[in-house]
Amino acid sequence: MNAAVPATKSPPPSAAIELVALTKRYAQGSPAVDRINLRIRSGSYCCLLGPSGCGKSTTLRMIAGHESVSSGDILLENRNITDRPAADRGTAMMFQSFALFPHLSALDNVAFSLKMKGVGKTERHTRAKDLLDRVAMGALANRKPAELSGGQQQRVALARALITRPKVLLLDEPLSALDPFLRIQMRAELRRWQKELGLTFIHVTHSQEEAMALADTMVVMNHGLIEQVGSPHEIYNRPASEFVARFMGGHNVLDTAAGKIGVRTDHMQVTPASQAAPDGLHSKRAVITDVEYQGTYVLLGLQHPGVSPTAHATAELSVMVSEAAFAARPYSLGEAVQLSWAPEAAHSLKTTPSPQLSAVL
Ligand SMILES: Nc1ncnc2c1ncn2[C@@H]1O[C@H](COP(=O)(O)OP(=O)(O)OP(=O)(O)O)[C@@H](O)[C@H]1O
Repeated sequence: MNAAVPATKSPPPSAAIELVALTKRYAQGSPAVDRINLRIRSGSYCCLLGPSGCGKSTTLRMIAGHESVSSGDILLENRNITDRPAADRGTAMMFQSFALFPHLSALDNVAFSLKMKGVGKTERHTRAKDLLDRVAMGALANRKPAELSGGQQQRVALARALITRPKVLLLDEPLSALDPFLRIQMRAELRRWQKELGLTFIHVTHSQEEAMALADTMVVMNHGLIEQVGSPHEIYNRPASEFVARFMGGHNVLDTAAGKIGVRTDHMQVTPASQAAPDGLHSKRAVITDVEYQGTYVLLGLQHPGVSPTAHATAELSVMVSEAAFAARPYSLGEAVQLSWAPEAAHSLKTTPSPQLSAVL
C-alpha cells in the first residue's frame, strides 16, 4: 500500500521585486498608492501603465528610494529595502530627460557615480568605456550631451544607470522626450538591451502601445490601485474591468442583461439592417456616425439607434472592417446596421476595482 505522499507545493518563481501592501499617502484624502501587492519576476520586462495621476511614478519612486513609504514593504530578492538609502538598494533609475550633466563628456557622465564612490580614475574610465562600447557609444565617448542626438543621449543615460551594476533598472517615461520615429527605434533597443543584460526592467509609461510592445508583464493602475496584471496578450484579450477595456482601447463596452461585456472592435461583424435577423443575445442595432479610412482597415463609429448624432458627440461603439470587406460593401453615414459577435468574443467586465487586488506574477 502506498503511503500517503503529502502534496508538495512548488515555490513561486523568484521575484526581483515584491511590493507588500505598499501605500503612499501625501496628504488627507485618497492615497496616491493604496496597499498594492505585486511580485515582479526576475529578468522580466515589467511596464507600469495607467492614466495621469494613477500612482505609477510614485510606485516607481518608492522602489527607487526617492520617495518615502507611508506603509507596506518593498523587497528586492527577498531583502527588505523599504528603508534603505537609494544608493544602497541594488536599483538604478533612468529618467525621462536622461538628466545628463551638460558640462561632462559621455565618458565622465557614465563614470560619475564611481567617482562619487571614490573609485580610481583608471578603473572608472575603463568600466565606463566598456559600458559605452556595449551600447555602441564608445566612438562618441568624449562628446558632451549637447553634441549627441536624443537616441545617443538615451544610450549614455542607460550606460550611466548600469555602471552601479543594479539588479533592477527603473525607467520613468524614458521615451517620452523623443520624437515619434526615434521613440519606436529606441523602444526596440530598450527591449534588446533588457534581454541581453538579463536584468529586471520596471518601466513607467502612460502609453498602451509602448507597454504592449515592450512588456513581458503589464501592470495597469487606476486611482492608486492595480486593476490588472498580465501579459500584453492577456490584458488585451481579456481586460478584467471596464476601466482596462476602455483604457487599452480597441474594445466596445456593452450593457447586457447579465452586466457589462467587452468585445474587441475587430471581433464584431456589421450587417446592413435590412438583411439582419431580429437582435439576439449577441447582436445589436446601431447607426453609423463616422467612417474613418485607416489604410489596412476602415474604422466605423456607431451610436445606438435613436441617439441623434451631434457635431461634438464621439461614437459610442466602433468596429474595424478590413479594407477589402469595406470595398466590397461600403457603409455610409446614417446607415442602420446590426452588429454581431460570437459568444466567445465577449467577456464580462468588472465595473469597480477591488481595493486589495493581490497581483502575483
Ligand atoms: N510630491 C507630491 N505631493 C503631493 N501629491 C503628489 C506628489 N506627487 C504626486 N502626487 C499625487 O499623487 C497622485 C499620483 O501621482 P503620480 O505622479 O504617481 O501619478 P502618475 O500616474 O505617475 O501620473 P503622471 O503620468 O502624470 O506622472 C496624483 O494625484 C498626484 O497629484
